[in-house]
Amino acid sequence: MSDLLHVRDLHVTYRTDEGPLSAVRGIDLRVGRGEVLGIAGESGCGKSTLASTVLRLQPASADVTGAVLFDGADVLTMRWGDLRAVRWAGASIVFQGALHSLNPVRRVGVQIGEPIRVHEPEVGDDEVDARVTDLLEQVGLPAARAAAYPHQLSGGQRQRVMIAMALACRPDLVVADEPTTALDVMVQAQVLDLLSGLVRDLGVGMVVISHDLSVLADVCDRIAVMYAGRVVEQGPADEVFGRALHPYAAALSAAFPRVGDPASRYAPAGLPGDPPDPRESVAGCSFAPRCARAVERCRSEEPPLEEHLPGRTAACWRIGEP
Ligand SMILES: Nc1ncnc2c1ncn2[C@@H]1O[C@H](COP(=O)(O)OP(=O)(O)OP(=O)(O)O)[C@@H](O)[C@H]1O
Repeated sequence: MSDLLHVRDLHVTYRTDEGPLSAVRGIDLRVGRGEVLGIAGESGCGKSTLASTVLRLQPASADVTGAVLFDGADVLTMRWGDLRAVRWAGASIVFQGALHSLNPVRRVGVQIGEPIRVHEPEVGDDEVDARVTDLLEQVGLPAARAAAYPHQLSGGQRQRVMIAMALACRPDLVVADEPTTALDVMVQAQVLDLLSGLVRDLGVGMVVISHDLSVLADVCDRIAVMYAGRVVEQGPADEVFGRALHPYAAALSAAFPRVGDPASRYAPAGLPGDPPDPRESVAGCSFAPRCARAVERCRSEEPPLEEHLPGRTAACWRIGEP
């Protein structure tokens, strides 16, 4: 059986006034039905670029090569009519900042029903209402909340409404880009638990993107850690989080948010320096300048992403070396 989503050797380069900016540099990923894949990495490593390109929502200034196979069909080259069908019935996306994208003057029930009205015009009003009630129930909100306006809901409840909207057209794949960043840690965990539970129950696939590996570790089956536009480690969530192979993934594992210091969530603890400028090409491993374990080879040759343990890949020359 083919994967639900198969991203193959994806490269995304933005054309900018200061020259080409390489945001995604050769990514391979697979997501099956009922599977939750987490994508972690610091701000600027290319997570959002990857998420938007998967649904071909990247800006016109982006040059893309590679393939994004959705049920075997390439999203990047398919006709617009097919793409439209994939975007709603096939895949849906919960964007970063989605909390603010609800219309403040419309009742949330109407907003949840909107994708159904637009994309399934044959569905009658009563059935739309019934589906909205079911969706609210699935995301743990009482049916009566359909009549509420967004400002009458808490942040966590609004995020549940966004999830209900994302599920409204019964997608096969949900892409959630930092779906919970604006919420406090407890509510984040609840919302992500809900999302991943629904994914498993409904047998759909999900890609969740976050800079916070600890948030992902609880809800994902597998995690891919990105650094400077590449995946540097991928494997089962608990193993990547607890026993990372790649030094960057290990630093990200050790980082956890310090209460009252939002900046601490973006910078892995104890990791000096910054990621490389994506406009400049780096010889060797792009993490080498920040890596305590780097040796001469790391600065001259880029390590490939290779399997080091069953089901676990990492891109580092030093794995297994003393
Ligand atoms: N439209 C654009 N035009 C030019 N450069 C862009 C554009 N969008 C993103 N970039 C650049 O591409 C790189 C990757 O950005 P991206 O937003 O994908 O990273 P990210 O990991 O999602 O970061 P964050 O967590 O801050 O959203 C960054 O250097 C960013 O400045």
